[in-house]
Amino acid sequence: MKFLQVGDAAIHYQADGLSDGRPIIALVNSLGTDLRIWDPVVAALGRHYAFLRHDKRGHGLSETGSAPASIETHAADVLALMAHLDIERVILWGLSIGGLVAQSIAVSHPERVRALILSNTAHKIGTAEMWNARIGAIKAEGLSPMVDPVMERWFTPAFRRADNPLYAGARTMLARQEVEGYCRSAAAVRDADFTEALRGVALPTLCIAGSGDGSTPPALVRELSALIPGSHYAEIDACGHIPCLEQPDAYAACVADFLTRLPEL
Ligand SMILES: O=C(O)CC1=CCC(=O)O1
Repeated sequence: MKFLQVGDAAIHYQADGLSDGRPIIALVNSLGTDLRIWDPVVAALGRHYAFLRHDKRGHGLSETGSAPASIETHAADVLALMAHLDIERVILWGLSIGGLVAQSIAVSHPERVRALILSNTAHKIGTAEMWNARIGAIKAEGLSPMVDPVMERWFTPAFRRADNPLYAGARTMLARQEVEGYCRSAAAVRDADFTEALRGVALPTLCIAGSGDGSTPPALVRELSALIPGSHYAEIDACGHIPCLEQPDAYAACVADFLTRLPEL
């Protein structure tokens, strides 16, 4: 286990293959998940790329810290990990809130990004009313009542089978998520809006949607893609909000196809 102290939070991270000279992909997680969700993607792409992943503060084994954490706070955590590991530039691949974190870095530190992969995310996710209602309900009743509704957005019915142990594991991961860390990240999503800032992004960018994503549906990801000059759009079939668990092979192949076409990598 590896940790980096960033301010008053110890951030849990995992680095695979960094010393082998391969292009480095930094992965940034979604709300209520930890870095293990990327295991299938790292297994699929690990021969060609090195990986840096971490648990967002308030998730997994990372401490929550004492202060509220904005998208920019999470972005600073990624940059702190890169500095600590002496990594100049990464292929930045963010899922959902992780995609907002990736957008923040792409806008404020484009020189640190070789390419951008924005997965199951948007320039703005949901409304303030929706997030405030979710945060209020979780603070009052805990996460349990919202676990199954969230599962319906994360995964298609075919994946949500009672005999699917991976589904059971993903459900347990969310049910065990710490409330304060979840609510702070939910507030960060509520407060983020990259609609205008994205128009100036000049990085090679791939936007990915899941055909059955109930949180950031394909139409919204298409809107995101339309904001970023020259960006590509791809859709994963039979897939909800968390493709790295539901369709890891198709997801990894989609990203590999995009990356291998980039002359500068
Ligand atoms: O959990 C959800 O409802 C989906 C989601 C929105 C932002 C994020 O990271 O996950």
